[in-house]
Amino acid sequence: MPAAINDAPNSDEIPDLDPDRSALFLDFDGTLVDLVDTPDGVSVPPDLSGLLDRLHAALSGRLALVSGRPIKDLDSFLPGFPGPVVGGHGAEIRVNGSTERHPFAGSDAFTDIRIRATRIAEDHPGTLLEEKATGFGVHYRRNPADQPALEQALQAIIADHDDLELHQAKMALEIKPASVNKGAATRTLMDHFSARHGIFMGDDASDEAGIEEVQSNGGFGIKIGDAPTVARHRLPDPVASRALLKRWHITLSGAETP
Ligand SMILES: O=P(O)(O)OC[C@H]1O[C@H](O[C@H]2O[C@H](CO)[C@@H](O)[C@H](O)[C@H]2O)[C@H](O)[C@@H](O)[C@@H]1O
Repeated sequence: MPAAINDAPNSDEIPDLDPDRSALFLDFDGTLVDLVDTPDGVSVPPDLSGLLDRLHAALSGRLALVSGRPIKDLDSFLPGFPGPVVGGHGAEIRVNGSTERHPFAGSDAFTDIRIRATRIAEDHPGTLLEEKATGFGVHYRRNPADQPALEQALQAIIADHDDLELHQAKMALEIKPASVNKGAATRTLMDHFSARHGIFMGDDASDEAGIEEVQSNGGFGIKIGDAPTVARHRLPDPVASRALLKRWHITLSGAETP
């Protein structure tokens, strides 16, 4: 778990990318865009898609999104993103237009959990059930006092399923396949890219596995926000993340503006 907290105050201390060997892995919520009250309420800056497209080209394609969201959400927020996309914390991976999905998607267990999680959410006013392709999120940002009761009820419904786990996200409890995580997904994509220098940017506990993966192979992680982390670098918020992406694009491309 967390080895050290890095207090790097701004992006000037973060190294530039290497155009020939860096591979960049980006979380979405809390890293590229601000957290808001509901999953559907996210606001995507109008210049973000274009910036990611240009960075993708400047890195010869070695840029991926690695999110807890389903891939279809990422497609709607960042339409046309050209690189690989990981959804469901690693339970879905799309590379070159071909998607692999954990078998929990569409299974009898998935249907069972949906029915029981729906009842639990209905029993706790102010909570919101988010159905994803490979899991569920129960959001309690509008009713944080119910977290302990929700956790107990959700633990009970996954207890019958060996390959499921309950993940504590930001103001949400998520049911996901236990065998997937962002570290394994990042390793898969590092192999796909034939890259040896990975950079992972993320804000949440599930991003730590991706950060550990790149740092164990000579790269570095950047934690967004002030939570404990193993990352070597830190930025305060998504505004600073996007500023760093712009700086990287300028240095990679030689352009004067991003
Ligand atoms: O891995 P990420 O891309 O960071 O996705 C993590 C989860 O993000 C979303 O939930 C979070 O953001 C919501 C919108 O700002 C916020 O309302 C919620 O409290 C946060 O937990 C998303 O809804 C989940 O599916 C993702 O797993």
